[in-house]
Amino acid sequence: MSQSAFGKLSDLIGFLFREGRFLKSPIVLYAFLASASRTLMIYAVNQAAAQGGPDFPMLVLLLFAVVTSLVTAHWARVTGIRLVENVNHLLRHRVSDAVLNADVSFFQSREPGHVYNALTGHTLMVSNTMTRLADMLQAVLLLIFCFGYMALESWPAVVASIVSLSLGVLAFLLAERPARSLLKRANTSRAEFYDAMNDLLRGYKELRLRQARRIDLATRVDHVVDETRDRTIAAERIFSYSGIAASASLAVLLVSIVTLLPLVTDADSVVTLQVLTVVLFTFGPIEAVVSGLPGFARASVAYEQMNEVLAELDANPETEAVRAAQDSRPTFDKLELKGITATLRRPSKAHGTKAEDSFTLGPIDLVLEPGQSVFITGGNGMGKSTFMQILTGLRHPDGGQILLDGKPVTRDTVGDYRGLFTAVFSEFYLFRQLYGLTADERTRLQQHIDELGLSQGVSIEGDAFSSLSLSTGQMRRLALSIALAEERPIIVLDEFAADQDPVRRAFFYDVLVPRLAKKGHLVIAVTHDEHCFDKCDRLIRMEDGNIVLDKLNAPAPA
Ligand SMILES: Nc1ncnc2c1ncn2[C@@H]1O[C@H](COP(=O)(O)OP(=O)(O)OP(=O)(O)O)[C@@H](O)[C@H]1O
Repeated sequence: MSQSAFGKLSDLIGFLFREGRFLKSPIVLYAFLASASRTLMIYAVNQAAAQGGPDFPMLVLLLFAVVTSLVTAHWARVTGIRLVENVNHLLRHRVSDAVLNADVSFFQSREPGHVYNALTGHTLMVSNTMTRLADMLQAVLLLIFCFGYMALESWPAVVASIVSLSLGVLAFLLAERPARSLLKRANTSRAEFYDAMNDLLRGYKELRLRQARRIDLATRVDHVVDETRDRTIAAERIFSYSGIAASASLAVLLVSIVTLLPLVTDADSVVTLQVLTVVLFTFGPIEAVVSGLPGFARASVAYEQMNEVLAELDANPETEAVRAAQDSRPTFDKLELKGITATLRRPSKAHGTKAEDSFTLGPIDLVLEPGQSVFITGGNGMGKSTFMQILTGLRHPDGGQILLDGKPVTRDTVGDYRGLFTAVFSEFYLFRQLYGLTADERTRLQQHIDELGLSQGVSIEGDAFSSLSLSTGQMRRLALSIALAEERPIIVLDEFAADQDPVRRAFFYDVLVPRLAKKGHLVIAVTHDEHCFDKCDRLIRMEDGNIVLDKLNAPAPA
């Protein structure tokens, strides 16, 4: 096995010792007691056999050894389950925290399959290794005790057993590298399967309207499922070969003890029988060690790939200060964007090249103040959403500065800065649970639900909405109700009116937006409704990532 593969196994073991707190758990003591009592059992059986039947003390010793072995094995198992669940708990928290604190660019550039895989398969695989580790420890301790006892009977038998065990381990080491590579590829296929499942679940309508699309996706699912199965089987087959080699070496050991031991040593039939008994008892632990090794290899692949996902999630994570930001509602007098630029990159359309397509926003200079309604317009792909992401502090600009009342917004202060905003994005998400809403906000939410004509379809029941079975326009109005209930100083609405009927649209432009601005909110709305461009205080037009028009409208007559 290469040094790096060794390193990977020890990374996993190190993690289980450090963070799984394996060595601090009573499982180590239980494993020790279980192995010691088993060895005692072998000794008592052997002594009884040599005496032609157990005498009373030997019978007591045997009983004691059997009971201790069973009880400690049970305790070890129960403690092992607790350790597994603790590691599972730790890893699931770690991955979900990393998702919660990842930079938004992660979500815009990656499919979610590998994150689901890390959260489910990888964490389970790694945590299950805790019991494997306990079994392995028990097996190794038992081997040490048995070898010690065997050494009292016959040294050559010990040497032969160690050689046999080493051959088993060597067979595993030879199998590890190719099997590991197959396991990695099987995991990649599994992540692709999750992505395909995502398509199945989210694209259910489109799939039903076009048979060819449905067949294509079904073929893709078949393909990744087949690949996962075949690669896993291929990896397991390699491990199985190594297991067979290990078993063969054990069989050779047995035969040699029966045939060679009496020849190379002066062992009589009683010693041979006793050594044979010990060897038979050690058969189990040796097999446990050898057959347990592939489990470690599988888990270390999962651990390695889970860490890759974590590293991706942790690239540019939100800072501690941002995570600790309070949900206050700061006020502001002036919001200034100075020379803001951002470049988006994606792989080029030209196949076979490593070139990238890029889109550059800005430089943008803008001053915004409370109590204004600002409409942003511009053709598709002109940079409005990118601009909104930067304005709301979701995306960090590559150049320039945002100044809030003259103070630059930094990576550390952006958490508080975000507290200025509430938004309904064009691709918004509605949580069924009312996460984070205070009692006052819930009261206001109910008022807005009534005002926006939603009370027929939805109500607040406890901590959640009664249902989210609403039309698209209603869903967007429900998202708006939440935004309004939050009463933040800046309200961002991305193409809000696009899916509203004429009555709601008129209410939005003629009543809601002016009312919010009058109350002192800064309302920023992306819109394509040209006939309503005179209904705002300020109209901004974007083209190719730049502001090409910034016009103040004459105030509406009182
Ligand atoms: N990762 C990326 N790499 C390069 N260009 C990108 C990337 N993501 C988006 N773009 C491009 O950036 C441009 C701006 O996108 P943006 O979503 O900001 O436009 P928009 O004005 O909001 O469009 P729409 O009105 O259609 O919502 C688009 O031309 C888009 O194709």
